[in-house]
Amino acid sequence: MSNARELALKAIYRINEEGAFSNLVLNELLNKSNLDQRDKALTTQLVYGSIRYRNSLDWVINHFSTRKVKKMTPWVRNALRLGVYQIDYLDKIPAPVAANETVEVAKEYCNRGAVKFINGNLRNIAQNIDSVEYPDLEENPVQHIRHCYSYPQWIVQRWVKRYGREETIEICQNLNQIPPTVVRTNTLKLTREELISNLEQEGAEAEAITKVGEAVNLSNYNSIASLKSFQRGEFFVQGLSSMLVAHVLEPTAHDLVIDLCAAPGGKSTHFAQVMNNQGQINAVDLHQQKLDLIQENCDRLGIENIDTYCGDGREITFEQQANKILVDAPCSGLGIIGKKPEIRWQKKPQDLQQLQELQLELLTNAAGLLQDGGELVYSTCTFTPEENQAVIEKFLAEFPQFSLVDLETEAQNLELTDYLNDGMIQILPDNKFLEGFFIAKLVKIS
Ligand SMILES: C[S@@+](CC[C@H](N)C(=O)[O-])C[C@H]1O[C@@H](n2cnc3c(N)ncnc32)[C@H](O)[C@@H]1O
Repeated sequence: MSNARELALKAIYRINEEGAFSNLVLNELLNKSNLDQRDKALTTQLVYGSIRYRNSLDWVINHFSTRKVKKMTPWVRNALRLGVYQIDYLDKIPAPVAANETVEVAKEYCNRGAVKFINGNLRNIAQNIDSVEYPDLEENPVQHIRHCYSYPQWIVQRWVKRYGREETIEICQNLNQIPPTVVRTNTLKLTREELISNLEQEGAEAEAITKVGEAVNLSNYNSIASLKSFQRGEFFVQGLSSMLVAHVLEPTAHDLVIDLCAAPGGKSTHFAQVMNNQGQINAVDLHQQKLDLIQENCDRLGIENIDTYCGDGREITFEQQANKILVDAPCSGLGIIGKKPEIRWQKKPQDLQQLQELQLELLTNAAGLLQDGGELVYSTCTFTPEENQAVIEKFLAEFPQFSLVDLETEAQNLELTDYLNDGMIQILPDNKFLEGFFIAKLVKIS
């Protein structure tokens, strides 16, 4: 039977070596395991921590090891990362215990020579970790930030150029925090105060987040799915920045809305709430299994005004034009690295150009699906200018019948004026609830 460290090692291996997604791998492995809640929590912490701090862990390993991380076999380097993460970041686990337990797990996956190598290195690191030196911030800010805060070089270079040293460090630190669980009250069923009271009765802690009227910070729970209030469809797990989109599109009970990249339905189901389960929402996504998730969410939340369509948002057509459209485009996701730490290792600079092309193609199709006078909201969970402001600029240059709506009033109402630039909202990840996010609104002139 697998223990927490063995499951963690398997997950880290799949994420680092096979490009798997942390949340999916963890769900799969934990659901199949017999671990109790405490060990499940430890596995989760080991996986997210080892992925989040991979660069810093490799820096430490390379300092002590005669063979560099890149030259090690995959099981060896990932076992070392798992061990060093515990030694360096988890005060509650004594370093010799971390080393011993990791070596025991490595025996399942590595030959005797490799186990000896891991053992020797972990013991050396456990004793001498304080001697590790990092590149100097003044002399080499990019290398310093990259290794101390654990990000790839290309991302740090871009951020330092755009935001400067201090702000880059702040962004890196904010995205390294364990993100809070933010949930959206299902206002079709109850008020936020009622939800908070129900969650507290179940033993969880719940606190209203003032910026958005339906947002709740949820903590001290075992698993979301086991909460009765979740099963009754009283809330939906959704990041705070993502909730802002419905407050910018402001759909009403009379609207026909198209959500062109809809799964798993966070924003579509939010629209349905704001529309009081009336009007019509056409929710499109490329993948049928993801559309099934939207349907599941609708069933749980009691939502009846969403129809799902499997298709390519770049070419799908509808008989009737909509008066409101959302393009919540696939993007690099750098704004949600806090929740999905592997994004920083999986995305490459060359992805940005391809993503921009896809984003523009989605907007181009949306332009034809919208009525004259209708409104189009474009959003992403990233803060690269190529995927945000540049997409809007290029779109407006090609479609003169559209103009940008200044989001000043919305930014004021949502206390986001610091993030308003040229009428568009570009949120940088903060140290509380906000993830990196971009929102722009366009109107089709009749
Ligand atoms: C950022 S996510 C959408 C999140 C969703 N709006 C929500 O709030 O839950 C982007 C989605 O776009 C979908 N997608 C990617 N390419 C697409 C395309 N060409 N047409 C339609 N959907 C696409 C992905 O499957 C993914 O579910």
